[in-house]
Amino acid sequence: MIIGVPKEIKNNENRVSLTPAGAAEMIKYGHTVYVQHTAGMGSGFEDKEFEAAGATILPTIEEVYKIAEMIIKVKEPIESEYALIREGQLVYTYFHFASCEPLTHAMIKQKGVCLAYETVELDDRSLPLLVPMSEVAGRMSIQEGAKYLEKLFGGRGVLMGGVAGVPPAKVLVIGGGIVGTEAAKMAAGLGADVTIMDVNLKRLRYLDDVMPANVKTMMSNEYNIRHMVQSHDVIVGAVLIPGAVAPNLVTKDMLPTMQKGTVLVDVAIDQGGCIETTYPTTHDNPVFEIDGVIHYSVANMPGAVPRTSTLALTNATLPYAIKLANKGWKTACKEDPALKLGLNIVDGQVVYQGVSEAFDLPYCDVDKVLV
Ligand SMILES: NC(=O)C1=CN([C@@H]2O[C@H](COP(=O)(O)OP(=O)(O)OC[C@H]3O[C@@H](n4cnc5c(N)ncnc54)[C@H](O)[C@@H]3O)[C@@H](O)[C@H]2O)C=CC1
Ligand SMILES: CC(=O)C(=O)O
Repeated sequence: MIIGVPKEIKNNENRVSLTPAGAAEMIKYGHTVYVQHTAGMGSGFEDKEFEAAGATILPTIEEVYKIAEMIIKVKEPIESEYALIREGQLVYTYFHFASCEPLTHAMIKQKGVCLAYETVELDDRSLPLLVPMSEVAGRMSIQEGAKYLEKLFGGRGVLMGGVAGVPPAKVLVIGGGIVGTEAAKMAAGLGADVTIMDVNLKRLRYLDDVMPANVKTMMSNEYNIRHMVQSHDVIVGAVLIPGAVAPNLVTKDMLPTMQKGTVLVDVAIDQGGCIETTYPTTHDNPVFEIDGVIHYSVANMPGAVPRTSTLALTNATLPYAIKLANKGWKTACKEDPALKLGLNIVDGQVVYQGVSEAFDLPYCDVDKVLV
C-alpha cells in the first residue's frame, strides 16, 4: 500500500504520525512510504532519518495526499486539508467528530474512509489509541494547573504542595479514567490535597485502593460537584463518553461561587468539554478568564511535548497501521472488532452512533460498508 505522512498543521502541533522506525517497519512489509518535508522535525526526526529508513520525502502536503492510499495523521484534518482527501482514501488519525460539525460534513462530502483513533475500542471497553495521549495530557494537566495557579499567570498564587505550616493546594479531578488517574497521581506527587470523582463506583473502589493517602474519591453528581468547586484551586475536567459530546458538568452558574484565581483545565475539550464555559484554545493562547476564573482548554495538549508524545502515540498506532496496510481496511476491520469500532465515516455515510446522534445525521450500520 502507498502510505502518506503529512506534516501536522494545527497550531503548535509538532507530533508526527510515523517515526523513522515505523517507516522502516512498513517498508519491511512491502509498503511504500511518502513523508512530507520536515514532517518529523518538531519531534526531533529529520528527513534524512526517514530517507535512511527507506521513505521518500515529498515537498508539499498536496503531493502527499495525491499519491497516498492511506494517510496516517495525528490531529483531525483542518479546513485547508478537507479538499485534499479523496474518495476511498483511508485517513487514520484522531477526528473527534462529535465536537466539530464542519469537519463531519466535510468528511461526508469527501467520501474518504475515516478511521478515528479515539473510538478504536477493545472488548474491555479500553481505548488503546487514546490511552497514551490521555496519559500525557493527564500528567500535563497538573503541570499547567500549577503554572496558571501562580499569581503571575492570574491564579490564586497557591503552591501545589504548600510548605510546613501552610496547607497544600486543593485539586479536584472530575473523571477517574486514564486522564483523571494520571492527573491525580501527579497532583498527589506534588503534595496537593486531591479528590477524584467518577460515576463508576467500581472505578472509584479501584482508585481508592491504589492511590496514595492524599487522594480521596467521591461520587460524581451535580450536587457534589457544585459543592466541591467552591473550595478547590485546580479543577481538571477528564470525563469521556466514547465518541459522544462530553456532558457539561461544571456549569456557568458555578463560576461566581468559585474562589478568584481558580484554574479550570478542561482536558475533555476535544470532545466538546465538560466545563460549560470552555471553548478550544491553542498553545499560542492557551487560557482565558471569566468571572476571575482561569480556563485552560487546549485541544491538543500532547502537542506541547512532541518528542514524548510521538513516541508514545506511535507505539500504539503502528501495529494497527500495519494491519490496515497489510490487509486493506475492509479485511482488517472485519477481522478485528476493535479496529471496526474506529470507523466513523465511510464513503459519505456516518457509521458511528455517537457522531450520528451529535448532529442528527442518518446512521448506517457499519457492517453494510464492510461487504
Ligand atoms: N485535550 C487534549 O489534548 C486531550 C484530551 N483527551 C480527552 O480527555 C478525555 C478523557 O479521556 P480518558 O481519560 O482517556 O477517558 P476514559 O474513558 O479513560 O475516562 C473517562 C472517565 O470519565 C468517567 N465519566 C463519565 N461520565 C462521568 C461523569 N458524569 N462524571 C464523572 N466521571 C464521568 C468514566 O466513568 C471514565 O472513568 C477524553 O475526552 C479524551 O479525548 C485525551 C488526550 C489529550
Ligand atoms: C487525544 C488527542 O486528540 C490528542 O492527543 O491531541
